[in-house]
Amino acid sequence: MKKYYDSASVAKLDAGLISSGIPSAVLMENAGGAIARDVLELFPANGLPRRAVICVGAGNNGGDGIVVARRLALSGWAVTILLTRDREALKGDGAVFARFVPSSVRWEASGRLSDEEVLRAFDASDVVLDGLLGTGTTGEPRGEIRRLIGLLNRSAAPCLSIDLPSGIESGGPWVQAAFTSSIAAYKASCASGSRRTACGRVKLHALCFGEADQLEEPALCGLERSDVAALAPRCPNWAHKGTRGGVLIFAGSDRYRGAALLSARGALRAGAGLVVLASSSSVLDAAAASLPDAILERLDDGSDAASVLSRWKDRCRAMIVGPGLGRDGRAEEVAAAAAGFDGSSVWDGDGLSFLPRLGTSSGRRCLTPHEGEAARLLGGWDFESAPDRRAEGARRLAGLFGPTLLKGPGSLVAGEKISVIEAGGRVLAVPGSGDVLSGAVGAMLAAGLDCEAALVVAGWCHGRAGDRLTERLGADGRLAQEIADELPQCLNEVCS
Ligand SMILES: NC(=O)C1=CN([C@@H]2O[C@H](COP(=O)(O)OP(=O)(O)OC[C@H]3O[C@@H](n4cnc5c(N)ncnc54)[C@H](O)[C@@H]3O)[C@@H](O)[C@H]2O)[C@@H](O)CC1
Ligand SMILES: Nc1ncnc2c1ncn2[C@@H]1O[C@H](COP(=O)(O)OP(=O)(O)O)[C@@H](O)[C@H]1O
Ligand SMILES: [K+]
Repeated sequence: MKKYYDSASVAKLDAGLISSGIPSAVLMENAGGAIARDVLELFPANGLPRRAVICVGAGNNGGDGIVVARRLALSGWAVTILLTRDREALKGDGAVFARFVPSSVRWEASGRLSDEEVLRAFDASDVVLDGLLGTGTTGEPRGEIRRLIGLLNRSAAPCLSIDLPSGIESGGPWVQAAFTSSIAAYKASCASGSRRTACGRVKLHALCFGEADQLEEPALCGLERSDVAALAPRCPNWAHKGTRGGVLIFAGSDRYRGAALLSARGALRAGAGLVVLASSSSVLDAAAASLPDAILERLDDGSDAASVLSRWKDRCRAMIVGPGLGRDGRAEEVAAAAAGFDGSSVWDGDGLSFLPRLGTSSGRRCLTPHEGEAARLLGGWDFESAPDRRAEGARRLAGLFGPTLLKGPGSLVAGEKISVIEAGGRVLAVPGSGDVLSGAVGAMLAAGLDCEAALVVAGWCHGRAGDRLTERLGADGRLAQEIADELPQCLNEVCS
């Protein structure tokens, strides 16, 4: 379990360490030393001259930057410290460490430089360090700090953020970093959504010695392979298809044919023992050739849904409602009939739009919205305005409709607990990827998992499928069906 903490807890930890007798300058030297080692490792000199600009704000985050400046300069780097205030205005430990910076380091006040001059300095660097704002951020970035965040994001030079990308603790703007060297704890603001991708590659460093033990409850927990393995279904060797469990899928329409096929493929690849796909004739025509493993049921009319349901409800433990279903009268009738199913169900895509009208479910129900769908279900929701908005939105949806997997980078699963799916990346951002996920959730429900566990296991395997594809074939241009076809290996990693 990877633990994410909010800034207040980390600031409290810092304060606790200092009051127990560890001088704050020691903490800053440790933090700056670890970050400097990251820079030296990421950008080995190999006999080349190396250059860094270090942006330094008014707080201790900037103080860490001053320590890094000294260490890089002593390692032969050409370093410029770009201050958002005059050097005389430096306070605290940062002011102390400023006295020990070698004379080779150039000091500049950013306010005296034009945008073009700052950009030129950034672009001439191997790396720009972001020591503008840390855990002491209050409100949206202001003044020089706001300007430098904008310029950092325009520069072609890679950015390494000290502790966290500046501005990320606020409603923005925030730095888009290539690397983040996180101090003492992973920050909850970096766990999920667009803020997660703004951190780039994150490395965690202890401040002194095992201080993380002194942190209180994490704000969020990240699911790693062993956490998922503890929940994953085990399929005995004597299993028959009935043991694996059946999935009934209401999906697809004349306009959206692929969604139903991808959902069914996801369910089959995630180990369902029986897949019944109920869809419009045009989808079934395509399915007959490409999905020989599924049973096909005609769903041209909304009234077909009730008869399909009564035919298959005893053999299907789980149901998927929504991928590509449309939102017309036919889809509404299907959703109304599906609401009477007393097994487990996952609602996705178009199916989600009917949930507010359906009332409480007779069975166990979960949902897999992306932010757009989630915002509609919540009657409008801004996911960006504060770091905890995604978690709060996911919790609310879980309270209103059932356990929820809120999609996006660092997908969140909210049920009894709230957790972050650590696996996955932009390779998953392809059409039909969510349909595959719905199929995998259906298969996990069919295998007998409860809703929250099914979302966790399917969500992790879907993300892991993306990671495996990225490692082997790259992160762009993959197809949703490839994600589905990678699922068996991912399940193997957690089920064996
Ligand atoms: N002893 C400690 O507390 C340690 C802190 N460390 C570093 O110090 C950071 C926290 O330091 P601070 O508490 O000084 O906080 P910051 O470094 O985030 O700076 C806060 C200061 O920035 C200004 N500011 C805040 N919000 C702003 C906004 N929206 N726009 C413009 N200016 C703003 C204010 O002057 C405020 O005093 C951590 O993130 C970490 O990098 C590390 O050096 C380890 C030890
Ligand atoms: N940048 C990203 N990083 C990680 N995962 C992503 C990213 N973009 C999308 N995803 C994942 O890809 C899937 C997309 O689902 P969705 O938006 O429903 O697509 P579709 O409707 O085409 O099936 C989700 O599982 C989501 O979490
Ligand atoms: K920072």
